[in-house]
Amino acid sequence: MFEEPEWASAAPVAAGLGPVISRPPPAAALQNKGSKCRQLLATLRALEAASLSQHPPSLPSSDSEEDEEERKKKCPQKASFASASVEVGKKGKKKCEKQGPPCSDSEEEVERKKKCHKQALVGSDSAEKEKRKRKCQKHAPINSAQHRDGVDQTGPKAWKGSTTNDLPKQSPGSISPKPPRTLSRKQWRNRQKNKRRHKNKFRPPQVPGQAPAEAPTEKTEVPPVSRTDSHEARAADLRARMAQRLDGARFRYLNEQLYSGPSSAAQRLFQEDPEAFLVYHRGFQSQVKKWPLQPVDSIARDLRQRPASLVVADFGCGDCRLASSIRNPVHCFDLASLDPRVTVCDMAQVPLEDESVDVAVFCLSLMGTNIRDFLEEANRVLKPGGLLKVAEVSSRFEDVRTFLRAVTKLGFKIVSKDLTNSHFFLFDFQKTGPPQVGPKAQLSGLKLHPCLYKRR
Ligand SMILES: C[S@@+](CC[C@H](N)C(=O)[O-])C[C@H]1O[C@@H](n2cnc3c(N)ncnc32)[C@H](O)[C@@H]1O
Repeated sequence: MFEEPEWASAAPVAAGLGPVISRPPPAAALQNKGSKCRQLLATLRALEAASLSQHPPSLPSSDSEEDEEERKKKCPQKASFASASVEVGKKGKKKCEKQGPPCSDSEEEVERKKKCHKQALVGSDSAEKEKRKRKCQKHAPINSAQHRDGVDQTGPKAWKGSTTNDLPKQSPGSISPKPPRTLSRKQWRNRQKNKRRHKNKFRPPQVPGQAPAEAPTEKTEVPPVSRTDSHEARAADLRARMAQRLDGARFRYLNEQLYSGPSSAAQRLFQEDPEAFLVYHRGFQSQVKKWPLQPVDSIARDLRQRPASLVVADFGCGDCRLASSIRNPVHCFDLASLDPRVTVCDMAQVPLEDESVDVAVFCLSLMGTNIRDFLEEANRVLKPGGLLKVAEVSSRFEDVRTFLRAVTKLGFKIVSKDLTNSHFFLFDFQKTGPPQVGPKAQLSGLKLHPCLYKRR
């Protein structure tokens, strides 16, 4: 008997065909056998068509049906599940056809056809399932197990192969837990893009302004003129730096000579090498300009608050900065001349009359080992009650009090002292009279440390 109600309810909705209409078995069924058979065949064809429409999209390099056929021949088990399902449907149909003529009049035949139809339905069902599975795979992240399987899905070849022959080899009898993954054209392109991005991510970072490592020609195409220029500039820079270093060394040497010997030796030094005086003063200026306050400026400020009529004698005047800073008449003395106002001499013997000046200044100039000679000469030229101003580098003093006591013995009294500055001390003395000690008396307090500049 027909099992049409069940059949009808199980009948799939074939694409574009609509549900297969079932009819109750009429009494003259046998008469309608021919038409029934045709109907059955039509349904089967519709199912077939539906299954075929679910076939995976053809691959870029395997568009032809011949290829597909060849692949199937080579590896029939590895064909996609959808096509396998179609095959099942086809085989079922063929089996049906083999088992009996399509329009056989017997009930057995009808039963057989029904069975065949069911088989075909099973085939198309599995195709539907496969389609859903594939959709899920598309959205799910790539399974790492797939990589471990060694399925190379990175190139167009692999992409092609992944649906056909290049599936991971399985041991005989083993069943693959998952169907082979098929990459669409878009998926494959995305994967390539990601690979390129990953590669670039691990490239060494580019230094801004530097030519990329892949383009060494850009580096070599530097115009020769600019290269020469830069070479010359570098050479000039090097020469300047070397000259600067040499000057520094010479300054330190001269400075040491001035502190470590008598003034007569220093005088000889500069007479023999006038350029050495320039070197010394360049070095001195570069050092003293780093100080927060230059002592000569401090002395000048003080003198500006006194009558401009006071005659000043600047012992060891250097570049005459003091004379330039005050309105007073200034006698400038030094071992060499940097300015026309300078009288070149050893300050132990200045060409001035006794008691001829109001103010005697020693600004950082108590150099040499004969400081006593300088102070006695100042006492000589100073008027009675005249002002002696001394500024010296603070580090030169072992003991300020012994220094002050020694100066006092040379005919002065201390008026003021300023030890507040970080770099130098300032003292003001007033002439009290001629020196109180004989020339052979020892004044150890006048021994000051040399002021030596460190190499920087
Ligand atoms: C460190 S500089 C100071 C220059 C200036 N007083 C200033 O503060 O800018 C010392 C100066 O004293 C001079 N000098 C040192 N011993 C001298 C001496 N025996 N006779 C004359 N000048 C001397 C040096 O030649 C040098 O110019």
